[in-house]
Amino acid sequence: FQWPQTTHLHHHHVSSITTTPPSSSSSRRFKRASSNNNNIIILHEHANENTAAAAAATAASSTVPTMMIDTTATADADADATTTASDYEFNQSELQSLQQQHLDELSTTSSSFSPNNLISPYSSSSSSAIRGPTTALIYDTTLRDGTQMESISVSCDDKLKITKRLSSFNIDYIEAGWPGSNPKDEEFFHRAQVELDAYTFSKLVAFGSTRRKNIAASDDTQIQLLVKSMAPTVCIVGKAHLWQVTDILRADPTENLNMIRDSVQYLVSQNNRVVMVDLEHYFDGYKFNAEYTLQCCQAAVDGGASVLVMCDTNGGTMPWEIERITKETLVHFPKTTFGIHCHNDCGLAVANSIMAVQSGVGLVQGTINGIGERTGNADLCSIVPSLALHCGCENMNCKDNLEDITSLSRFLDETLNRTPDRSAPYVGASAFAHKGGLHVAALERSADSYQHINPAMVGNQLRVLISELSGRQNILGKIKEMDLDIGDEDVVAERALVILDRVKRLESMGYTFEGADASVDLMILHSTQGYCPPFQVLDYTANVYDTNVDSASRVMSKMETHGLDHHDTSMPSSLARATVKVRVLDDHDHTDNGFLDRLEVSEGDGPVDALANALKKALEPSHPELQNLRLIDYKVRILDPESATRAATRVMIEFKDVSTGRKWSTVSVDRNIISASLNALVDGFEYALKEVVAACVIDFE
Ligand SMILES: CC(=O)SCCNC(=O)CCNC(=O)[C@H](O)C(C)(C)COP(=O)(O)OP(=O)(O)OC[C@H]1O[C@@H](n2cnc3c(N)ncnc32)[C@H](O)[C@@H]1OP(=O)(O)O
Ligand SMILES: CC(C)C(=O)C(=O)O
Repeated sequence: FQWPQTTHLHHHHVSSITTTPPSSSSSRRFKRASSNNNNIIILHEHANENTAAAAAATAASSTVPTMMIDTTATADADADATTTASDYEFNQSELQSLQQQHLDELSTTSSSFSPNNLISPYSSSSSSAIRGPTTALIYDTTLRDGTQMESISVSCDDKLKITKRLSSFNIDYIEAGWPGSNPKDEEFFHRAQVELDAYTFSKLVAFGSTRRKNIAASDDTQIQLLVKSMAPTVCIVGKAHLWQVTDILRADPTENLNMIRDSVQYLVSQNNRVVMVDLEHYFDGYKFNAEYTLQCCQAAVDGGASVLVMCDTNGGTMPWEIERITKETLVHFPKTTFGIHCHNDCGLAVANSIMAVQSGVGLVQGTINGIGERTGNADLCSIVPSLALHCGCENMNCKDNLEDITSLSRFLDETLNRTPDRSAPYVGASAFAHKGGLHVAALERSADSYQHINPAMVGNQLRVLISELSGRQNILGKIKEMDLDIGDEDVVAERALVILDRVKRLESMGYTFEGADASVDLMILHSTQGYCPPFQVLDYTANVYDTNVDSASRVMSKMETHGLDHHDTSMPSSLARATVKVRVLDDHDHTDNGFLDRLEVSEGDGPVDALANALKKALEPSHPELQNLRLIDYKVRILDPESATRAATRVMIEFKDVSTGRKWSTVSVDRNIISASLNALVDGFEYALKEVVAACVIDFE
């Protein structure tokens, strides 16, 4: 292939970057000179005085801060077609140290990185660059890069639903899919024109790639589908790493520059679309060959791109490299808005994105809950609050909706059928959950002592967990939260100590209370004067009748004979029957104490199911609100497996009131799994009726 002898790049500050053909010798050395325009010129070490003077003259008319003018002989200009990126290896460390030196000089003589000098995105001038750190546009790619995560797939209907939700949060750009990839994404952009009309805050973005090599942009099917999508903004991925171009794309480096420039130019020409370019492998590419990577930027700018997005595609860039490369890049393109797109392969995607904004980037790409290819993309649920609350990023359109971010995060998980990550920063259920006694005691004195922000700012809440690591303040906090009238301060303090002691002893027996909020509340209620439970189980039985005692293989052959699978409810199973006798508080009872006894029998798929059914049947006539009660999770853990069939069992049950959506959990431990289950069931039913007890005057105890 023919490496261009000279490439002239015409845009803003970059007036000329001169390159020469790669020589077959692998490494080159450079020396530094300077022109009368204060630019730094990097010359090949064999440059003679004439070439240096000529270079200085070129540089004098240029405002490019650093120019590489390589004056080696051009004898090998007709380099053979097998030349690859490795033949084009500059002495990178030397080049980088010269560039760094120049940047250091710049920062002492100019205030170009001072926030006061940054151009506001809210300015009406379209030629202004948007610059962090006080300003950031937020670009969501949940529906494109997010769906590249293993096990995630979103229907077209859900894509529309999620887009509306993101728009109500005031996300600036929503990249909703790749129309050239599949019919679903094509359908999305078709339906979006009609169905998303009312949701105009966000700009919808269609994603694609630069044209294929060696064809015209107008002939490229992918590009045509982007045009057809009618999306007002399109974002195309282009390669910005010389080695990726030569060895992976297997394209001529110049052709790659043309692919970027032509594709942008063509898309801009179609209804004056806003075109952004995702520069793939930007940071790795810059480290490999900065000059070529900057040429890719220039090609995008020449084509008319509005935003150039620097991508840490492989996720291996360190924060200080993000800072250096971003600052160096921005020096060359003072009038261009840059964006950042980070992956989380080193767990640094959020830090790297924030570092890029601190270094001047004005647009951040990320996803809700950090979903995305491999280990995910940068999590907007961390980036947005961090920028707003810790980085002084005042100009961010979604900033006023921060209180909605926890709900947005849960909405996405719910829609994608994912279990929310409890320990997610800002939005996770545990983000402001305090367990250690010392912390809870300190929080009592000041909410700021162990929290970086007020959880309400992001729509989350402080939670105090009760466990064996609690101190008395954990219990006092719970009592306060329950707003109970237990007595004067001394009585409350004394009760708290008793409860704390019980918690610690029960946890040493295998209970765990931090996931069983209802059992803790009941423990506190039970120590309240005048409290009486709304019912009491007087006795119960649970029986299993089974005439199908079979080995696994015979069970299987029976199922095959009957043509059943394990989802089939008619699969042969044992029959379980339970009786429950309760004494229950009943408004209609006119006996002296307001309680009546009821005995019920029920069947179920197993003994615990039968018991739950019988208990509900016995209580419902007196408390019809229990119709809304559902058991939504039942967990069993064997605590001492070495005790085999005598092992102690911990049962945890989660309940839900379907009329209010409220959920609660209970716990019990016993060597008899049926007893443990019944106790956890009783706690759960009692908790459901806890409001009823206010009317009760009799204490069973
Ligand atoms: C870093 C990122 O996340 S980029 C986004 C990645 N996301 C996806 O790939 C999801 C959607 N992708 C798809 O649906 C499909 O891969 C398609 C429709 C885009 C392409 O499918 P196919 O035509 O079957 O090609 P395939 O998937 O094998 O892609 C490789 C081709 O794309 C070319 N290509 C890769 N990147 C680019 C680019 N930036 N510009 C132009 N062409 C490119 C490759 O050179 C190769 O073409 P070649 O075989 O002629 O050399
Ligand atoms: C296409 C770009 C944005 C990308 O996903 C990446 O480089 O990681």
